[in-house]
Amino acid sequence: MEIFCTRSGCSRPQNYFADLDDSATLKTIQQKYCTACGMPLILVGRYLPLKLLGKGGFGAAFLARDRYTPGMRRCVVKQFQPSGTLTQTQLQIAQQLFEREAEVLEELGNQHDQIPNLYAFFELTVPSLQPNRQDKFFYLVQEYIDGKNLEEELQEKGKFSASEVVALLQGILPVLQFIHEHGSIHRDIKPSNIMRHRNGRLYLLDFGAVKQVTTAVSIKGSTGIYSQGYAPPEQMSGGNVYPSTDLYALAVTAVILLTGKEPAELFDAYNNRWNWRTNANVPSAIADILDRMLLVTPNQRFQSASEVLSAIASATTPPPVSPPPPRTAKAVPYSNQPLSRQPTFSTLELVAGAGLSGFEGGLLGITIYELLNSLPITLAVTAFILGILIFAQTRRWLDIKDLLILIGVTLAIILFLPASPNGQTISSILLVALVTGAAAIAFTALFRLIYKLLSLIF
Ligand SMILES: Nc1ncnc2c1ncn2[C@@H]1O[C@H](COP(=O)(O)OP(=O)(O)OP(=O)(O)O)[C@@H](O)[C@H]1O
Repeated sequence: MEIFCTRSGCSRPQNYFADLDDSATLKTIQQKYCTACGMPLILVGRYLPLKLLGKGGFGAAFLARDRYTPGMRRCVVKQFQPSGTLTQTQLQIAQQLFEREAEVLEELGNQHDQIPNLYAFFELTVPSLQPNRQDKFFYLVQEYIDGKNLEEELQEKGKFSASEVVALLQGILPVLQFIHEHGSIHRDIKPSNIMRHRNGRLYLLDFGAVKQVTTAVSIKGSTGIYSQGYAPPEQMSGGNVYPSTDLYALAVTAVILLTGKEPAELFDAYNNRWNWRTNANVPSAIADILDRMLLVTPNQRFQSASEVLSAIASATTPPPVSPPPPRTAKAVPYSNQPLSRQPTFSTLELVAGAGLSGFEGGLLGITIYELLNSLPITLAVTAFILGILIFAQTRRWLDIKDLLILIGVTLAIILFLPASPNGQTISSILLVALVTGAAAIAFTALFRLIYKLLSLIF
């Protein structure tokens, strides 16, 4: 098994121990020492640093394993390694900040699932590389986030889209809101301090620069307490910091991810403002929100993370679709035709109705004429009965079946009548009835045609 030496000046930090490949030995062994510098490698007898993750402002971060957990849990060991150029006072303050990170992680990490948990915080005193001296090291062990930070994502996949950045803001702003509500300001928001776990969850890292809103300590410059380009003017000048200080840095992070450029390339120092819009394709409502977060004067920015979240929600919610008008007869124009209660008839029904009515009219006419022997009375009575028949059909009181019954009844009457005084035979009666029926069909068809032509014209 390979163990990484955490002494910053070690000439050969990688150490290989074959006996540690055996899990029983790994669990029981007391300690192992760096073959190059003699540094104890198993930190507090428990944590085994495996590789260097990176070096930051105050120290280095190592991927490690916790041998006191059944699955040899992975964790991150951060070691306090301030630069050698710090004055004694700066060194003291830097150390306080490292301790502060541990406190914040302990307080906030265990309460929020987007902040790594704190597992341990301890110091080690070991023999120095220089004779007769001791070196003091501070360690902080925290939850390992298995993923990539956004700086790495930017390098690998290039610029972020507007929707990816909106998702990032929506993922990180609630964490900022939480931190601010707990009286702290992160003060070091930047792409490398935001990690995306393999499962997609975003984490906020590196609470070394966190400052309580009420304290007036101001540290700047060589301690690397802020990241150049991401920190707003009030932080750069060592003044008080506010929730909007973090919002500014988050907006810088957003425009860096959107444009793939460095902060110095996007900040227009002559006009003292950010000039990034031409380098990214972002809906203006979202760009306006970022620009407001990027204002130089803190009180002109959004004052809280939740304010930004609400602004994003309004900018990304599509306008409400107006509800359909109430379904009144007036508002539902299914047809241009005026609403009618009249039943509609198919052409077949019309033709059959007309033909049978005409046929019935002919039979009636003959029957009445045979009975009364008066043409005017026959015409009047027949027209009257026919009118009733036609009206009854338009109302659907009578249908084709009823007409056939009527015709049968009329024919029966004719057959039972005494011999025709006018000498009509049954065949001539039927012939007349057929002619009147055909005439009725022709008349109806003509009427329909005229009606259609008139509707087309008007
Ligand atoms: N909890 C963690 N899980 C996984 N990786 C981490 C974790 N904390 C830090 N890292 C990674 O370790 C590396 C070093 O982190 P560190 O915080 O020490 O420095 P930095 O963020 O790169 O620099 P600075 O301290 O200047 O902000 C970074 O690549 C970071 O992504």
